[in-house]
Amino acid sequence: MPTVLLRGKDGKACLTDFRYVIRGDQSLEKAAILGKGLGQQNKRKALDKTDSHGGGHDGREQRRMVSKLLEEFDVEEQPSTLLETRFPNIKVIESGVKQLKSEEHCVLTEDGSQYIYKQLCLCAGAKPKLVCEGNPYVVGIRDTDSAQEFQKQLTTAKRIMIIGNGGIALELVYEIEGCEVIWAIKDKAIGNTFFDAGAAEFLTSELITEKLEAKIAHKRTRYTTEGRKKEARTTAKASNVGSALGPDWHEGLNLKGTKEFSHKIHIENMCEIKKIYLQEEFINLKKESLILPSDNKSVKTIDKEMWPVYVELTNEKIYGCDLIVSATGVTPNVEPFVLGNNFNLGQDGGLEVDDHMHTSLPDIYAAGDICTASWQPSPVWQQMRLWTQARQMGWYAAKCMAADHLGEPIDMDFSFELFAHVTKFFNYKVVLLGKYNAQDLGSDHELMLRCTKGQEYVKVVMQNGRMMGAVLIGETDLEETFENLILNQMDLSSYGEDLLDPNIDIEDYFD
Ligand SMILES: Cc1cc2nc3c(=O)[nH]c(=O)nc-3n(C[C@H](O)[C@H](O)[C@H](O)COP(=O)(O)OP(=O)(O)OC[C@H]3O[C@@H](n4cnc5c(N)ncnc54)[C@H](O)[C@@H]3O)c2cc1C
Ligand SMILES: NC(=O)C1=CN([C@@H]2O[C@H](COP(=O)(O)OP(=O)(O)OC[C@H]3O[C@@H](n4cnc5c(N)ncnc54)[C@H](OP(=O)(O)O)[C@@H]3O)[C@@H](O)[C@H]2O)C=CC1
Repeated sequence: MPTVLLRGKDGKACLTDFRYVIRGDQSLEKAAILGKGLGQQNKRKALDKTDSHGGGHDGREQRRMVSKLLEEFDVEEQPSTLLETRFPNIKVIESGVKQLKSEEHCVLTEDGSQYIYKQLCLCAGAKPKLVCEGNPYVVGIRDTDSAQEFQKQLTTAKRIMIIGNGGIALELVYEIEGCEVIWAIKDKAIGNTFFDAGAAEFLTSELITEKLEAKIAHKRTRYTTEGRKKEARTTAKASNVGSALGPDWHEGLNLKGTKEFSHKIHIENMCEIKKIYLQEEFINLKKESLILPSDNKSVKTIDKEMWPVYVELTNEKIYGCDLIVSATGVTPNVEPFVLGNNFNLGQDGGLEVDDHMHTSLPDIYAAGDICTASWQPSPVWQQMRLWTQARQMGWYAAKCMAADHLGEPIDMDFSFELFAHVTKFFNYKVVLLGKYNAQDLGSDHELMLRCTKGQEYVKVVMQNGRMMGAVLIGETDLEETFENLILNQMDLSSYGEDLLDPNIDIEDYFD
């Protein structure tokens, strides 16, 4: 069993408390990049870890270093014509790809054109993996269109159900106002893709404290999504998906239901969707005195109000609601490319790429959400389908394509040495480093925690005296030091609990 050490900020032990641009290398004029995710987002604030080379940046970005590897910056969407003007070797074709003929080195687009490539990089992202796909009451959020459709439906909703326990769900429960939210999760605690139960508890208290009420005052700069909406419509007909949204996607969307209250969230944990009934089906069901055909058990309905749709959960509760949001992860968008092409696919359905971002087919590379990293990773890196990694992969894939074209060797990019992600949940800065949830470490690890309710939550994951990962919630100022400690794998055994002692200036300690 892992050892857990808990401390408050006062030192006492306690229990409570990311655009890529392929720069002007003429040797790449025949390299095609399919998909225009990262480079085409509207102005939005991105919280991201970047490489030290700063590729693809221009003067329009305003950067703020969070640590040596983590930085925060604004990205401004520009029309593709501007891109072509600034980088004359780039030609943007605004048409979806409907077929890839890898043996002929050829792609066919929806407008009936075909293009011969020397090298190809597939960056078509992913699409939401929906529960009960096809049900008109189940929505997923991926791009501007789907986010705006959701906003529209929310304006007439009194109660919605959110399924899933990852990034989208976490952001939605915090952002939605004036609408009752039933949040159904498979796990015991919220945010399983990002947190452990301790961090979840730290954040859950925010769901019920006055901090939520005051959050509007803390909201970051708003931006509009009009430009992005247009872009999504004109470029992505092949798959009917636009670029995935990124940090602050909900800014500029009025996520408000019909009710006057701010937040009303009810969490149903340890359950999944068993069945969805349309109103008529449900009425018929009621006539059969609440005996469900599936298991012949009586089930409890939660209220007497009539709803357009009813969800039966595996814990036998049935909730009526106006809408079901399936925030249940993504599946790589490989369809138009795999048909007739013998790609190796990863377990998650992505295009397998090696340590040169090369797929299993000649001259085809892939980057971002569409791919599955299939190299032997660093002990403190794992793939997650994040903006951060999509950008790093895009940058590195371009370098690999150029190196391969020139017959030059290339080392693995530094960004893949350490997993690092910075984001915001419940208005707290959240930094995730390395094996932040002790992923793949087995039971032979130790956790050290420092938590001060409402202020900070610090967790480090130790193995054999070395720091393997960390979760930093709040303004901890520990990210840079911990980044270094994880990267250099220094033996920290002799420091013991002092590592999290708030009375010790750890930055000075390891200088
Ligand atoms: C709501 C939401 C919030 C998010 N928030 C964050 C966050 O805060 N931080 C973070 O790090 N990550 C976040 N992510 C994840 C992040 O957005 C993705 O990991 C990232 O955008 C993936 O980049 P990509 O370039 O691989 O794919 P995408 O951004 O999805 O771009 C793929 C592009 O390919 C195009 N395309 C698809 N099929 C075809 C085709 N057949 N022909 C031509 N073009 C095609 C699409 O139109 C799209 O433009 C969020 C995702 C969502 C949905
Ligand atoms: N701030 C950020 O960094 C944000 C990042 N994102 C990224 O955008 C992408 C899409 O986000 P999201 O959809 O939230 O995906 P995530 O992968 O973050 O989370 C999906 C969640 O749904 C659960 N799930 C999967 N299938 C089912 C099911 N059938 N029933 C109930 N629960 C299920 C998963 O559980 P399990 O893990 O057990 O399978 C997991 O909790 C992700 O790549 C995410 O990382 C999105 C928003 C914000």
